[in-house]
Amino acid sequence: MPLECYGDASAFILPPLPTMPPAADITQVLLPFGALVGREVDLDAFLQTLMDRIAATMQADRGTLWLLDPARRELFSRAAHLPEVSQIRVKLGQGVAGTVAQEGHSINVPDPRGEQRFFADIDRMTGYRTTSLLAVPLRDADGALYGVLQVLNRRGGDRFTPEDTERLDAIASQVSTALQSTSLYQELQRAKDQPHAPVGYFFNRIIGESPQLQAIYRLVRKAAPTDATVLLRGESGSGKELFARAVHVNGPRRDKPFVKVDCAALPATLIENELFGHERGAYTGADHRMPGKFEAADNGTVFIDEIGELPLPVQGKLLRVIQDREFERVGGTQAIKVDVRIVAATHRDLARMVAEGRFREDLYYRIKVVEVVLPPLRERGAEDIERLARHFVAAVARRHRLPPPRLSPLALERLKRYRWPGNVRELENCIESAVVLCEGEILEEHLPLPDMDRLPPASTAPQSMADPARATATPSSAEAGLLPLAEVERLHILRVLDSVKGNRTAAAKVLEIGRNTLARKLKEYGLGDEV
Ligand SMILES: Nc1ncnc2c1ncn2[C@@H]1O[C@H](COP(=O)(O)OP(=O)(O)OP(=O)(O)O)[C@@H](O)[C@H]1O
Repeated sequence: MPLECYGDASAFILPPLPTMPPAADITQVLLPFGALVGREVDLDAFLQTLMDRIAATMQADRGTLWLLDPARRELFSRAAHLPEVSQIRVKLGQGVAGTVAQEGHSINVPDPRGEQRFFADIDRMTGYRTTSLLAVPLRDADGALYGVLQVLNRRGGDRFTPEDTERLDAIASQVSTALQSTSLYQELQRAKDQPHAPVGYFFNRIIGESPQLQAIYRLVRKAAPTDATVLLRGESGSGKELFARAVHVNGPRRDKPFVKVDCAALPATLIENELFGHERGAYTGADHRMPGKFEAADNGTVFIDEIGELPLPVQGKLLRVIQDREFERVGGTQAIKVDVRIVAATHRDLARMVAEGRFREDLYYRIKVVEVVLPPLRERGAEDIERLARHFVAAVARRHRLPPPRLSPLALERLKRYRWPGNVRELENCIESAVVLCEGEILEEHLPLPDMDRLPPASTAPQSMADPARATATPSSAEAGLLPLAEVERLHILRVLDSVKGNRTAAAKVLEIGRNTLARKLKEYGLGDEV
């Protein structure tokens, strides 16, 4: 089970509170979140909204949700107003949040100057100046501490009051209730039983629940803690690099470098140089010694992307690194020892390249100790496409500081039907373009995709598991533009709804049918509540 859970993030984006409500109302404000997480929402978007609302309610400039990583006895920031860095980690007992986690009680710091528990390094790292700080513990139903909720800089230069502490405590208990129904909390609980697996890493930001991805999560979980060489295969844009990073950060080398070499991006003559470095005078222009990526990655991981493009002589040199953990720089004679894990990726059929004599057989077997085949997006089923699309809508809107738009049912349908030759990368770019161009709602017209009528009908199951009769009969007729009558009616209704921005009364008028008839038809299409 990946760390994330998903759904319609836009459904719970609520405006910040204009004024601070009395304490009793705060629980009311946060209560709906419990129901929302239960409905499987995009966890990242959910947590960010939660922090926005907590900061607004507390009249604070920023907020941080810290979670406890028991394996490393650290807190890590899981959601925060922290544009400067992606994550912060502090040791238990370090800084105000670390002290709250260690001692288990709230701390109110009216002025960080001269406050010993204040960890000024974070301000130095981010460039942000903390003027006041309030942090309270997060406890689960059994009273066990599993995180810290913190707010910074009360608006207007004020200090946080004892009433604010009570208020944040009340909020923390609501947040705990909500979080305990998420997969994030389950992940934290599992981490307690697996003291060597730090939380906050496993498949974080990898979206997908289809059976194919579940199988990959299981494989990666097994392979990551070892030093086994992993070969990731899959079409371009299917997530090979993302999983290569997951292998690295979930293994014992996570604090050491992850160094990528893209063999497709380099001329063949330079690949050897890039991987192994060169000695001074190795060739004309080599006026000083340059270490290669293997040296840079010592104790960490080298990710060799597009390994199929590796020239044959360099394949031999790579084989020696895998077997003997040593190599010579270009133009050098001295053997250099390294300790690296190798993760490789390719979109090519390496077995075929071996048969054709273009890839060394011995290297092939050495690199595919664990082989992970990433399915193309079109084979992951409509549900994964929807999850990814909603995730990217929320993420892209956040990145561009835009309110997250809604995806119209017709737009969603079109996304689900398209075959995505460029896989997840293409979907991400398509959504980014639509988010930037739309106003409030992503309609079919905003998606830079071919005409809907040229796309086969959507299926909800992954294609390999879909009804084979349907899978073979419909695409060819759809490709010829021949659709069943019911399908034409359905598409037409969705298109009219799109054109009137989902207003059912207006759509019924255009269609010259009653509003109830329209409602009944939408229900038949399984779109009862969505439009
Ligand atoms: N399951 C996923 N969840 C979320 N984002 C994903 C997922 N798979 C891929 N992406 C995103 O799609 C983009 C392409 O992924 P990535 O670079 O890992 O693909 P790749 O297979 O290595 O591509 P290439 O072969 O072209 O180098 C990235 O922005 C990545 O973050």
